[in-house]
Amino acid sequence: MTTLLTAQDISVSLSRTAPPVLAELTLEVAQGETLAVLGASGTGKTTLARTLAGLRHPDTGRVTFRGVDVRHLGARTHRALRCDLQMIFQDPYSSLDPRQTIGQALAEPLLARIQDSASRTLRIESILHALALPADTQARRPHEFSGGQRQRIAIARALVGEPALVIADEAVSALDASVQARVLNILLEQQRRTGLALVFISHDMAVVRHMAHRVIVLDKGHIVEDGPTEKVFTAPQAVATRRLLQAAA
Ligand SMILES: Nc1ncnc2c1ncn2[C@@H]1O[C@H](COP(=O)(O)OP(=O)(O)OP(=O)(O)O)[C@@H](O)[C@H]1O
Repeated sequence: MTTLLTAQDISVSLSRTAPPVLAELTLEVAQGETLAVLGASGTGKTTLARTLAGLRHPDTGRVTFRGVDVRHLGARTHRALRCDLQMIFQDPYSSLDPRQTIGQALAEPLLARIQDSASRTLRIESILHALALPADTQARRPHEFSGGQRQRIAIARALVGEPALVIADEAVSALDASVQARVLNILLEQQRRTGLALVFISHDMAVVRHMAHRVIVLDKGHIVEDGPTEKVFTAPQAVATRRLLQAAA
């Protein structure tokens, strides 16, 4: 399977006195794969997600997406590549520009791949419909929506361009059960159709078990468990994994 994302020996410290949040951590994500990241609160899952997406630079080590250092994805020459790596945050405020209409925000990831504006609008309509958002969503701005609707808009923005990789950090946790199921089905459908890869961070063990092919568990800056989902759930090796499973039981 083609490797899409590689993190090699990445370390991240957030304070000079505390031990590093991530300590020389190495991982790979392949095309079509869902990798879940588990760990108790404060073990660095969000820090890892941001570092993988190129939003935080590691103190040591390197993250590459399709062989390109993620620090360089902001460059004009890598625009198409940038669109292929999307992140969905826990807090949708940070990913939506209050000045843009939703139509403008959702057109952005499509500009490099769909030239015709009518075709872009059709694609945007289709993802908004799939996420059960109102028909007039495109003309409106983020502040006109509820928190849950904004989260769905952020999800639509991440998925509209059919990216190769989505890093989802508690992306569906705040949504009610039926909307959550709808979003998870869209992710699975896109994975089947386009080979979408996912880095999936969630506290919800049932959702992780349903979605992930492989699970890693973080503890004290290290990956203490790494294996196929069913194996991790039925025969966990690390103490940290057993604790998480017990807490969820
Ligand atoms: N800006 C910051 N400055 C200093 N320390 C920070 C900062 N942001 C986070 N931390 C600390 O870094 C550690 C990792 O935080 P992170 O948010 O990555 O963990 P997490 O596993 O995502 O947690 P949660 O499951 O609670 O969301 C925590 O101990 C946190 O207190």
